[in-house]
Parts: sequence; C-alpha cells; structure tokens
Amino acid sequence: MKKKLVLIGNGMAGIWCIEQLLKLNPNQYDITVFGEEPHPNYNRILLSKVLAGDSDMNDIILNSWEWYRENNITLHTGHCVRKVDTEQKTVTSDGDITVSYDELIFATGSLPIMLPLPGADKEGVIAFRDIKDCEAMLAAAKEYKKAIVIGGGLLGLEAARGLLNLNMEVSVVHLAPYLMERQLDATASRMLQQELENQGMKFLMEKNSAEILGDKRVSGLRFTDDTEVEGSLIVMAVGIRPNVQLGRESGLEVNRGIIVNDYLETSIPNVYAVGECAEHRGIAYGLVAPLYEQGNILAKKLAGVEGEGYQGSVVSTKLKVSGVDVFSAGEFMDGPDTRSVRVQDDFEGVYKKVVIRDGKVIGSVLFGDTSDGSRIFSMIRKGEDVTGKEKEVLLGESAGGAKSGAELIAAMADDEIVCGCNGVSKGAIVSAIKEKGCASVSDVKACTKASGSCGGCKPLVEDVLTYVLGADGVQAGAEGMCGCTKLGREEVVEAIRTMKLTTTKEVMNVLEWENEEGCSKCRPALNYYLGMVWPEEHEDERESRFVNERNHANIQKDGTYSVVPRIYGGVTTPSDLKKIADVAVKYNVPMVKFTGGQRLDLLGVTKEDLPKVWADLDMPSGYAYGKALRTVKTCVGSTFCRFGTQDSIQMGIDLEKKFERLNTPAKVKLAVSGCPRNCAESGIKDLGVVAIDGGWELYAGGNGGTKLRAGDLLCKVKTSEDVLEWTGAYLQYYRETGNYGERTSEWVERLGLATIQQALEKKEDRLALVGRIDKTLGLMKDPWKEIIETGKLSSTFEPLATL
Ligand SMILES: Cc1cc2nc3c(=O)[nH]c(=O)nc-3n(C[C@H](O)[C@H](O)[C@H](O)COP(=O)(O)OP(=O)(O)OC[C@H]3O[C@@H](n4cnc5c(N)ncnc54)[C@H](O)[C@@H]3O)c2cc1C
Ligand SMILES: NC(=O)c1ccc[n+]([C@@H]2O[C@H](COP(=O)([O-])OP(=O)(O)OC[C@H]3O[C@@H](n4cnc5c(N)ncnc54)[C@H](O)[C@@H]3O)[C@@H](O)[C@H]2O)c1
Ligand code: SF4
Ligand code: FES
Repeated sequence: MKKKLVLIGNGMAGIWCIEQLLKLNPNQYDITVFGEEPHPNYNRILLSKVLAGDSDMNDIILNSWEWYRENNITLHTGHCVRKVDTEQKTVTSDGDITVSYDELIFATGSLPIMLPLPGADKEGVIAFRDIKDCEAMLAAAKEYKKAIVIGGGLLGLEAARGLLNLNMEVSVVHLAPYLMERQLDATASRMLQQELENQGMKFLMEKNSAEILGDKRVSGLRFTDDTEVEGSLIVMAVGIRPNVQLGRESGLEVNRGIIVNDYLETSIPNVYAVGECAEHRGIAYGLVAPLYEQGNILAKKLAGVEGEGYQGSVVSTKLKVSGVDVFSAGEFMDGPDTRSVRVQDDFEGVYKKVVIRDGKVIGSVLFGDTSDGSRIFSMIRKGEDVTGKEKEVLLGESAGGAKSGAELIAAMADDEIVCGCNGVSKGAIVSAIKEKGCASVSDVKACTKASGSCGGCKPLVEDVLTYVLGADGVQAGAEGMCGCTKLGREEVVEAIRTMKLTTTKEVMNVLEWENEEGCSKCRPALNYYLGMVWPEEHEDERESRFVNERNHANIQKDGTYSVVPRIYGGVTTPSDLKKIADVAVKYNVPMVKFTGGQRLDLLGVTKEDLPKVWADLDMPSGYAYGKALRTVKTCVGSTFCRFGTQDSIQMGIDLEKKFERLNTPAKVKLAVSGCPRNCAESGIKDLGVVAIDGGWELYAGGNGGTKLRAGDLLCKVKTSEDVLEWTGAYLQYYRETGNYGERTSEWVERLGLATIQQALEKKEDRLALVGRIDKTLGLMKDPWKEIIETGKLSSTFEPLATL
C-alpha cells in the first residue's frame, strides 16, 4: 500500500515540492491536493504581467489539469481546508471532504495585509494577490478613471504600472520618505521615483491613510493630515503576512510563520511546512527562489533521500516594470562595519553600489543598468573573497582581475538555481543546450522557461550558454528581430503593448533602432505586430508591406499580376464562372488556371488593369498574395460521397467566410475532409479538419511546402460550432505568439504542441482568444472593394521602394 501524502495549498511552493518528489520517486505516495482557489497551479509572479497586458491568464498556468491527472494526483480545487486532526491524521475541507494522511504539507502561502481603515469594506477596495484581484482591476479599469495604490513596494509599483497601462490615472500613496525602502537606498529610490513620474505615476509620499471615502463604492482616500486624493479603486499593497491560522489551530508551533527546522519539519511529527507560510531561522520569505530551495529539500526528505538541510537563502529582487531596471540583493544598506563601492552617472541615469564586509560582497543595489546583477548575486551567494579587487566587482572584467560570467558558471553546482522565477537550475539549462540544441537565450526560454518571467536571469542564462558553447557558439544575434535592433520579437511586442506604441516610426524611435529607417525584415514585421496588438488604433502602413501585399495581387515573372477571387470552400456557381470568363475575355487574360487551393487564377493581368478587373469581377479578394488566410480546401463530404460522415463543404465555407481577410504571421491554409481518407489533404495544412464518426478532428501545423510536415492532432470536438471556436482560438493564439514570417509548422515545433493545447484547453481561454479575433475580423475590409470605392488607386500604385 502506498503512503498517503496530503498537500494543503495548491500554490507555487507546494506544487513545486510535489514535482520534485515525483522526479525522485513517482510511485511512493498517493497524493491529494487541496486548493482554495478554483484554478490549477499558476505563476503568481506573472499576475503583474497579466495586469500590464504582457501575458494572458492562459500563459501563466504552471500545471494544467491534465498534469494532475497524468500524475494520479487527486485535486480538490475550490476547497479550503478548515480542520486538521493531527491525532487522527485527517484533514477536512469546507466542502466536507475528509482525507487521512501519513505525511502532511502546509503550503498555505501568505495573506495580503489589509489596513483596517474605516471604509475598508467598501466596493472597489482590493488587494493584489490572486487571479480574482487581477480580474477585479481589469474590470474596474473599464469603468473608472482614477486609482489609488497604497504601498510603494515591489507589488504596489507593479500594480500601479499595470493600472497605468489600463489607461487609469494612478496615485501611489507611500508611508516612508522613499520608495521600495526594503530593497533600495535613498539614491536609487529617488532615481526610481523620477523615472516612474516620467512614466505618468503620481506619488504621495509620507502619507498616512486615515479613512476610505465614498458611499457604496470607494471615491477617495483621506490622510491623517486631512488632505485627500480621489479614486474609484484602491489597491492595498502594504505587505503580506504568512497564512498561519489553520496551522495555529492545528496545534503547530507558530511565530510569524509556521516554525520549521532545516528539513521543513514543524513541531508535530509527519507535518511539514513550505513556502511563504513557513518560518525558518526566524525568516518567512516572500519570493519564489527560496521557496523552491525549500521545496527541493522537503522533496528529498519525503523521498527518503539523505542530504544537507535548508540553510536559509540570500534573496535578490528585480522590479518588473518595463523601462525601469532595478536590482537589489542581500544587505544593501551601509553599516558601521561595511564599506561600499559606488558608481553614479546622472547623465545616463545609472547608479550601482556593492556593499562589502570583511572582504566579501554582502549586498548590492543597481539602477539603470542591471546587467551585472546575476554576476554580483552569484558572488554574494558564494561569499567570495574580493579583497584587493573590490572595484572590479562593479567595474567588471574591464578593470581586470574579476572573474568572467562563464568562470562563475563553471564554479556553480548543477542544482544551483539560475532562474529564480521559474526554478530552473544550471544543470537543466546545460542539458537543454547539450541535448536539445538550444543556442540562444530565446531557445533556452522556449525549452526551460528560464528568463521568461522577470527577465532578471537573462545575463546569467547568457553566461551558461557561453560556458557550454564558447562565445562563438552562442547565437546572440538570433535574438534580435533583425540587424536594426538587438531586441527580440517578445521584447518589441511587450514594448508596443506597455508603451502604447502605434506606428513603426514610433517603435523605431522609442526603442532606438540602429538603422532609423528600419529594413525589409523589421518594417513589415512591426506593421504586423502593431496591427495585432492595436487592431483599432493602428493604421495599416502600406509602405511597410511587401510588394504583393501593397498591390493586392501576386507579381509574376514577366511583371504582370495574377488575380485570384475568393471562392469559398472551392464551391462556385455558373454565374460566377461566367463572370470570371467574361473578365478573362475582356482583358485578354492569357491564362486561367485552377489553383491547388480549388479556385481560379487569372494570370497575366497588367498592373493598370488590376482595379478594373477587380471592379468587373465584383468578387472578394482571395488574398492569394498575403500573409493571411488563403484558402479552405474541401472534399465533397457527406452530401455526395458514400464515405463521408460530415458536411465538409459547408464546414469549409463557414470557416472561410468567418476567417477571410485575417492577417496572420505567415500564410495560413485550411482544409476540411469529410472522413479520414482525407481527400482535401487536411493532414498537411496549417489547420486541417477531418470528419470522424460523431465529430471532428483538428490537426495543427501541417505543411505541404518545402518542409513537408504532417499536422499534429490538436483536439477532437463534437460540433461544427466547436470547430469554429477552436479554429478561432488557435488562429488567434498563433497571431499573438507567432514570429512574423513563421509558418504554423515552425511555430508548433517551437512552442510544442502541449503548450498550444494547454493554452486552448479551457473554454474560458478559448472564448477570450475568440473575442480578440472577432474584434480584429470585425474591422477588416475587402481591399479590392476599398480601393475601388475610395478611388485610392493612384497612391496604391505609385512606385514604392521594393521590400
Ligand atoms: C503580483 C505578484 C507578483 C509577484 N512577483 C514576484 C516576483 O517577481 N518574484 C518573486 O520571487 N516573487 C514574486 N511574488 C511572490 C510570489 O508569487 C510568492 O512568493 C509565491 O507565490 C509564494 O508561493 P506559496 O506557494 O508559498 O504561496 P501561494 O502561491 O500564495 O500559494 C498558496 C495557496 O494556498 C491556498 N490556500 C491557503 N490556505 C488554504 C487552505 N486552508 N486550504 C486550501 N488551500 C489554501 C491559497 O489559496 C493559495 O492558492 C509576487 C507575488 C504577487 C502577488
Ligand atoms: N518583483 C518582485 O520580486 C515582486 C513583485 C511583487 C510582489 N513581490 C513580493 O510580494 C510580497 C508583497 O509585496 P509588497 O510590495 O506588498 O510588500 P513589501 O513589504 O515589500 O512592501 C510594502 C510597502 O508598503 C509600504 N507601506 C506599509 N504600510 C503602508 C501604509 N499604511 N501606507 C502606505 N505605504 C505603506 C511599506 O513602506 C513598503 O514599502 C513581498 O514578499 C514581495 O517581495 C515581489
Ligand atoms: S475525404 Fe472522405 S468524404 Fe471526403 S471525398 Fe474523401 S472519401 Fe469522400
Ligand atoms: S529570475 Fe525571473 S525570469 Fe529568471
């Protein structure tokens, strides 16, 4: 009989520990998890990015429902454990589920501190701790203009930045004379405040809140000095306290947190605590890196693997606000027994400080340039003696003597964590490089998630790459979008979102493009990303498009063009055929050809005749020239074919009518087959739909071009409505995460099918994606018609620099 392990708290620390335990011994325990929130385990850190609009709720799920099932874990979400009987060894939830345990883990996290002010129970007063709070802020921003954030710490500032991105006016109320006083000294803090003021944040410093004003909903905040500030939303971010009530009621020894020894054991046998709820040697941590370290130790303990106990952690933090680089680690304040090295450059807005005691670096604050953060943090953790080369710590290798990043990596143990946010060790990155061929930071991110959250570990990931591949083997350039910038797609799209950039010129100016005109690689890509992020605000920049897209027709070898009108699902009518024939005769079209996508191509039309041909055809553009939805190929299906199980023709027509005109990172071809005989070649399409008994199968990432690839089975669904919903969600997810120019075949390989399935698996996530694609589709106009109606012919056909 397996022993029973029960985990209270379905959050980051507890599930991390379970994951490590399963790696050590997958079959040792029957595992039951209780989680008060209704979600599977998600990355709480990334809530700031969800609020700031850089990530989606579905991007932040760490363990899908499927993961729990695959690992035979019984999961009770929406169940808060109310009682633990340590004599009988049982736990009981508020939903009256009682489970017995052999070993029990408390991982109940923290609770946000809510100031007990008069009026604190009014509508619109919230914390920032979970998905629910994040949703409340997103909803409030749609209705109200002004927000107040109480607390100028990490959380408060990240909340404030997110609310600014949601177009709210934000006032940050802070008790202390300077911001983030728990992480920064006065100089760095003043520089930070100035930078955030430049971004539009307002600060009310040294203000003590007295009362929350308003009727049912909050309307403002009054301070003890009788001044007031207006706001219809108040976010309290004044710190957290370990969630220990259940532990205390269960008889565990509790101080600020649940007291644990070096093996995470509490005062009662077989009961452990891990994460923010635990207090080890007097410290309850509030960052993930130490919680992961604790989880590793507890997993070993539960698996019966001997090892050194937990010795406590030195922590580092990085503020996740775009455009502001702030890093802090260890003991950063000067004391009577410390000396420090500082560099301050007011012109560049850079401030760096390292604090040294007895020849060892014990803390650091960096502002404006945090590239040395990981290297310095590594020195702090190692307690390296830098006597005689104190200055080199800050001035780096240029001053001579200091160790290079790769040398520091060589000295790291394999299980040492490189990416604190995602718990990725040096060993995991090294094996991703050696075994999976990762050669750039973005490859490592895609394989391991390292550097995907706060980004603070990026320099360290680069050092690991250099250590394994040598400086020449690292594809640093692969990261940049093109030669005009070192920024990669993700950073550029993030900046477009957070800084609300709406034109390519603006992007190039603000992000300091090295070539201010851009190039043929970045200009069309930026135009696409801008349109994807801001479908309403961004005006399509024709001059940034490739020649075929500018002219809405494919240029041929001899300089003439081909015209392909839309023929939905490959089904036409005698009158349309007649029209096409008449046009072909009238304009002396030298060739009319059936395309592979089941439509008719009028080849050899002169540039001058194009608009007249479109006008006479009076049919929608088939977009045969664009990075857009091309065709939906269909077979005859159940209407005519004796093998057909579903109406593939109608399904194809419905899909094409719904998604025509959609701009995508690269061309997209669809097909619908009426049975698995696959006459429409659904297996080699960007999305292939195949009818089966009682439903449909959807295949993703197929390609019949240069790199032949069979599509992967994405899902099975029952109805035609399901097919439309999944297709919409799939195409939008591709639009949002695909690199410009990347076909779905490459995209599926890069992201992995599982990531895509996870992103689309929940109905609410699919509907959110469908909502966004519908918004874009609602704004699309037929380009041929538009040109004919607006008479913009001449400008469209002016000679343009070739792209
Ligand atoms: C917006 C935000 C941004 C952050 N950014 C960073 C960052 O950049 N870097 C960093 O290192 N850290 C960051 N943190 C902190 C980090 O998220 C936490 O340190 C981490 O999530 C703590 O993990 P935990 O498992 O201990 O607690 P949690 O993740 O809070 O998990 C505890 C879970 O237990 C559940 N629970 C509690 N009591 C019960 C019960 N009785 N029964 C059942 N379930 C229960 C709770 O509902 C919760 O889901 C951030 C936090 C927030 C809120
Ligand atoms: N980037 C990151 O690493 C990150 C981001 C968000 C949250 N977190 C973690 O989440 C937890 C919560 O963050 P936090 O910022 O709330 O905690 P915190 O304790 O770091 O900061 C709270 C801030 O609120 C201020 N404050 C306290 N009482 C106040 C009052 N009455 N009025 C105005 N200001 C007041 C304090 O001076 C302090 O600066 C922390 O553990 C933090 O480390 C980390
Ligand atoms: S895929 Fe099936 S239904 Fe369609 S034509 Fe072929 S055999 Fe007939
Ligand atoms: S440490 Fe935050 S992403 Fe790696």
